[in-house]
Amino acid sequence: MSGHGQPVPLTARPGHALRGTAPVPGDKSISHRALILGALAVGETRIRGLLEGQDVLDTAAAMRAFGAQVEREGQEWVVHGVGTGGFAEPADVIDCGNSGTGVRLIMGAMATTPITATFTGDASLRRRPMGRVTEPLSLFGARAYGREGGRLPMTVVGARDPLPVRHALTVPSAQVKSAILLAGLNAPGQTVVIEREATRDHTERMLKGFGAEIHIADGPEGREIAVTGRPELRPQRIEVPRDPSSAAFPVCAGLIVPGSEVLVPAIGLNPTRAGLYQTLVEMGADLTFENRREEGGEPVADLRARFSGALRGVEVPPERAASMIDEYPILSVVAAFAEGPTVMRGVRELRVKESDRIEAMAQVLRAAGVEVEEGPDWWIVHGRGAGGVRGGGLAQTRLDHRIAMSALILGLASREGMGVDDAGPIATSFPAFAGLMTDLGAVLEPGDER
Ligand SMILES: O=C(O)C1=C[C@@H](OP(=O)(O)O)[C@@H](O)[C@H](O)C1
Ligand SMILES: C=C(OP(=O)(O)O)C(=O)O
Repeated sequence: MSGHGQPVPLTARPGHALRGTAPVPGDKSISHRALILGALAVGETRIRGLLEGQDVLDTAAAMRAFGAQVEREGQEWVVHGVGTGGFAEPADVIDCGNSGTGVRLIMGAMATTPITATFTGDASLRRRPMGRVTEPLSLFGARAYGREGGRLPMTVVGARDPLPVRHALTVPSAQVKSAILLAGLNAPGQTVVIEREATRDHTERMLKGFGAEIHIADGPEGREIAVTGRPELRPQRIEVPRDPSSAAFPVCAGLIVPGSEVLVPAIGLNPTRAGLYQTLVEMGADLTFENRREEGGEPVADLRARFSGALRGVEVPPERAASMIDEYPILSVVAAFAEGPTVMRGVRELRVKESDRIEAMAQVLRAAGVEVEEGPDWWIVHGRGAGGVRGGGLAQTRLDHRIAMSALILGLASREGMGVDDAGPIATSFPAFAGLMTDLGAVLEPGDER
């Protein structure tokens, strides 16, 4: 929903060790895809562990608007799909709230069906670029009419006689890749997407599960993903693993709050998502991966994070960026508590997320007494070592859940704490965040007066 209520100020108080188990919610990326592919299958898809964050609830509402039935039945979500090409024309504007994934994947899913839909979102989503999806979707024959710079609100007119497409991504984006693959489902013949850098592959994995013909091979320009159009997707039972991007917050808090030991069970560790954890190990984190196993086709482990008083700054390889793109804000917080600089390059994409995440975190870190340098696609955090971060200040969360959670974790580990002007956006991806952190022993108080 684009309506954003009253701001919810919240303050993190320092000086309390975090101990216990933190069961984080279901994976946001997989949850969106389960609803969308469920809506495109014929028959009943059942989903367990769906993230009930606002981003995903907005996608559920959108799938209803396109004609699918989506309901919660006890612990499961049940989707009655309409089949590829079976989307009905929505009677009203589709409001994707704060969710880039929601709007971009849904645009792809409807772009090769002869219907028209108008999309909007909150003030953050209305600032984000949509040309990156509507340009490749125009190759199928779809047309898009939006505001200056390819911004929402935007009307997409689906192609009447779609053509299959072969397209090399110009940005490393799983959202763009997925939009093209979903559009390809209703184009005759083979649609091919080529990616130079591997981005999260949940769409490919789930398409296979639903019975689509999908081939992945390394070609001269990169990874080639080919999907054959007009399959009859078979409904599935889906278990959504817990979200590694949400797990990052209690794990990183455990590493930097003195005296902590936090267990975060059953976290999805798909290699296209696990870059943060590799980076933390390189920084010298006391992080262990227990009970490694497979659940629902995804690698999973229990993560144990213990306070690590001697973290070292590192240079994060740019080719790792896609596998941890949403984790740079919280990594920058850990970097502040490490010795020496942490260098992050090849991260231009951070500037077009829910906020400009380099600028947003630079402001938070500087307010807390941490030196940050930045350029168009890089930034460097000069770590102050354990106990070296003053904290203080009031973070502007800019409608960005990850900035809000990162600033609060910084506050818990700092000397003076940290307030955020609005913790409301956290509900887009991790509604239970404050409760779960409080259960570990964190002190989070309403209000921002310090
Ligand atoms: O496909 C997805 O589910 C996502 C892809 C990433 O965005 P980009 O594709 O824009 O990199 C990521 O930032 C987002 O949180 C989820
Ligand atoms: C970038 C994110 O989400 P989205 O693009 O779906 O809004 C995120 O969750 O960090």
